[in-house]
Amino acid sequence: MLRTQGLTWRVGEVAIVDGVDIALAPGEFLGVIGPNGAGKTSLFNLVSGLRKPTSGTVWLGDDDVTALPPHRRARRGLGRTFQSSSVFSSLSVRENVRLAVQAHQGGSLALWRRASSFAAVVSAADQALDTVGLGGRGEALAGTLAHGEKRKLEIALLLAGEPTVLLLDEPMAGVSAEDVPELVAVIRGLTRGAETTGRSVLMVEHHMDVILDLADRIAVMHHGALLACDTPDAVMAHRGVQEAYLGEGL
Ligand SMILES: Nc1ncnc2c1ncn2[C@@H]1O[C@H](COP(=O)(O)OP(=O)(O)OP(=O)(O)O)[C@@H](O)[C@H]1O
Repeated sequence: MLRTQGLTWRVGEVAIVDGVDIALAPGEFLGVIGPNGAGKTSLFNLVSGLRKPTSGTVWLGDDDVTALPPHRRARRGLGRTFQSSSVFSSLSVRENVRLAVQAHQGGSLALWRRASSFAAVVSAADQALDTVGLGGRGEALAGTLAHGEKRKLEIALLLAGEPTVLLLDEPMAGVSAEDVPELVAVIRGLTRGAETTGRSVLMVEHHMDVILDLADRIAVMHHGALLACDTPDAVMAHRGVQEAYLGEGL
């Protein structure tokens, strides 16, 4: 579904991402962990197309997408969570998602002239809001949402693009401890019914308990390279992983 082969990004002499091979199967949830500065965000930037690798390849299905910019990868089903800055804080939650659906479905204003198209946009937006548990918050101004709700809105905006591979970069960042379980449940729901949706998730997250709870497999990065990529149990028992985290705690 998504595969990287020898993915490398150098800045000067330093390999920030160093020959990373990962493969994500349909419906799979792959967590990415690693100590601070290990190269996780840089790997995401290469996969989403925000940065061009020095060498190596990114495959989406059978297609080599290494040369494609982010929006063209998105059109092929690779979606990354929007940063909060792309949320219109003075618009309602529902309007934000409708705009994202409209952008995905064609963007042309002519779309709005046809009542059936309008209904389709509204319905897709409402479905995305329901999926992330914001169905009852559609009328709230996006700028007034709490952190946990903002993260949910970012996921709804991502879903508006109908991705098959979802890249989630630290979705728990800034979320208060009591809101974490609800957000975890929303994220778990993203691959539910993956046999029909085919959705897969690649997620960077610092909260180890969250990763252990959600991931089918965990990729561990260290100094830009892949140290291990295995089931949560195997990764926790991996001596190299324990050593990489010495002083930080797993
Ligand atoms: N544009 C850049 N130019 C030079 N060095 C960079 C650049 N971007 C990142 N780095 C360096 O690459 C290393 C990896 O950074 P990256 O943000 O990918 O790590 P990370 O694993 O996501 O870290 P964290 O867990 O702290 O978010 C760091 O040492 C960082 O300083």
